[in-house]
Amino acid sequence: MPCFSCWKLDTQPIVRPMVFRKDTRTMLSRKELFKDTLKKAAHAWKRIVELRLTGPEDAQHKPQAFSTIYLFYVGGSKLAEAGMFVPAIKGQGTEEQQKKWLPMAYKFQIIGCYAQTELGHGSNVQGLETTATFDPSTDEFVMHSPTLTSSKWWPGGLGKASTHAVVYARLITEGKDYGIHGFIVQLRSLDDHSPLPGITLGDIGGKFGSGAYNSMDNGVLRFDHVRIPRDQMLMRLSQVTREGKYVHSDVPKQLLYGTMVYVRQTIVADASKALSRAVCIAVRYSAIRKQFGSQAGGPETQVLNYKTQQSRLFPLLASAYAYRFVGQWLKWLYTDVTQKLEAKDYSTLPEAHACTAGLKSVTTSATADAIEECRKLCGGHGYLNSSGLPELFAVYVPACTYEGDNVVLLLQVARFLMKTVAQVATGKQPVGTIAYMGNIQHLMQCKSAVNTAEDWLNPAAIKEVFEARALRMAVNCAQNISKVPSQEEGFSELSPDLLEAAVAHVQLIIVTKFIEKLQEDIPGPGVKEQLQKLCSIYALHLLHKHLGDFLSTGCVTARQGALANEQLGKLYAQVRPNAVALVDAFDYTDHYLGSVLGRYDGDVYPALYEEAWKDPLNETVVPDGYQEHLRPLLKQQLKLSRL
Ligand SMILES: Cc1cc2nc3c(=O)[nH]c(=O)nc-3n(C[C@H](O)[C@H](O)[C@H](O)COP(=O)(O)OP(=O)(O)OC[C@H]3O[C@@H](n4cnc5c(N)ncnc54)[C@H](O)[C@@H]3O)c2cc1C
Repeated sequence: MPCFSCWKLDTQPIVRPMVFRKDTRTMLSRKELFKDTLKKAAHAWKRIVELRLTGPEDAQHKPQAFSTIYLFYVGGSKLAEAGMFVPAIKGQGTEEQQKKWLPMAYKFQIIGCYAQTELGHGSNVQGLETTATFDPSTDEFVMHSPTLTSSKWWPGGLGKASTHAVVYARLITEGKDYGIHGFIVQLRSLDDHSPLPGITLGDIGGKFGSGAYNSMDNGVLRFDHVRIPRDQMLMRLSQVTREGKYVHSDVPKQLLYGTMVYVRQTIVADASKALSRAVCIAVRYSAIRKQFGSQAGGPETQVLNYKTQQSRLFPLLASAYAYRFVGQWLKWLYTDVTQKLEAKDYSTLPEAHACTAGLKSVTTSATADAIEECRKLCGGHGYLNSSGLPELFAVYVPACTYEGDNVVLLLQVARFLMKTVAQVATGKQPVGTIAYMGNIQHLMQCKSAVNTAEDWLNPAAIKEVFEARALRMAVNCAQNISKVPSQEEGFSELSPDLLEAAVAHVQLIIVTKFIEKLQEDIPGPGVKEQLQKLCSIYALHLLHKHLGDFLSTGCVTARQGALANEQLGKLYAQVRPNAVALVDAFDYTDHYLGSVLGRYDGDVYPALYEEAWKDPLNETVVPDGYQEHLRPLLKQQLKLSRL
């Protein structure tokens, strides 16, 4: 039974404990915020144990209930990057290592972080400098940070909370450098949490925004010849023997792809959550906010009725749904990849890698931009912390950088596309999300048959132009690279164009998965119809935004581009009556949204007014500093120095 003395009624009929309150988070100092996050996480875990929700574990993480409760109640607050510590051990640890370490991590007996990035190197993992040198005389690795730039820098949870880390370091044995490998290293005492001898640890300092990622102790770590047992090297893919011999195991290194697909799938799903949250706030508030248009003293116009507001907001609403469906499909892809790995079929892995890298990049970049757009769509009030949007933006935006910088990832996609174009030229049939490239004869010369604005509602017409645009951009790049004597030089010279080709390919994947989703049964009267409109909006707004690509590759004429825009306008008008219902369908509680503007009951102004008084600046009527600074100024008692 819950302890009712500490539970309080929400504006909606649910009970939640006061410990999970988050309305003051942006006003807390860094120290208070961090402590508050520890409190929330510990309480969430306590309740999970009390309510016996500890199973089943999902594929890679803590028990599923923890992820869910954490997301809904702890929300933007973060505690440690357990999300990567566990998958790293699952993916790279032997069965024995998994048996030893994972139960402790699942039960929070240890807290782990993922320590890869260094002060001097992030994207270029091969450039990492931390060393792990094997000492056969003691059967240990010696972990060392030889330079300032080799300091581990950024790992989430490292600064203050973690007791352990998976540390990536150059493995050196028998005098030879075998490159980057993972090691489980205990960082702090399990008795008093102090750093172990030879280990320097700290937080790297405040980050962008109030609240947000500042609840996370991203940290710095240095080793001074720290010894760890040999069996703490993650040894699934390669081992160091007792004598110090480096040996590859017979486990193929492609197994790592499974973990990577899993992690990226969660990032895409998170993009949909963050975007739908921002859109929910902006749509609800736009239905409440009124400006101008009053006739004869009547009510002003809801800003949601302005065509400009719709043309900025509804594509974001459509994107939130699009990312949800592509995220669901990625879940399926993960299962498919796992089954193929078990059957030792590695043929589709490069495609799965490119596809997940591209989707991570495109969905996170678009979501970060969209949250900021939602802030602007809420006018001045959107800039207040109480709107929930500044913190959402600040906490979300690093998703464009962590787990692979978005540009670096798109360049990997582009490399894969160039390889595929070359293979298609030799007659090889591509599979999965690049299967369309096999239709090269048709796609290189087809012209859209669209003749009226309504023709753009046909999914086949949409798919054809998106496929033709993506393929032609990739082929153009490949042709231009081939004109440069060195392929590498050509790739580097053309990298801005390659990025655009990669984006076109990824947008095609999202559009296709949305269209495919709508070929399934969708329960609920009229729901499918609404989703079809959103699917058309998603595709046509991309066509409108990237019209230059479609025109320059010759798959769409200027007239057809104008027809697409005309159809978009009609779709916006059709979506308008259901816009609020379409965001209510996300089913977010007020507590989860954390926004006075996005309140379910629409009672925005009293909430805004009340929220302002909670600011610490309003604790006194006359501000601190009045006597020392403001009064002398007002009384003209300042000692002016002679000019
Ligand atoms: C909030 C947050 C949490 C993090 N958590 C962790 C964690 O838990 N563990 C961990 O190990 N790390 C973590 N990181 C670090 C993160 O993984 C790295 O910041 C990320 O990999 C990018 O690397 P970088 O910082 O070296 O960027 P850089 O690679 O230095 O990027 C700088 C610029 O150079 C560009 N660039 C780089 N390479 C190329 C190229 N080949 N071609 C063209 N352009 C290029 C990039 O696009 C970018 O614009 C975190 C970072 C943040 C912000």
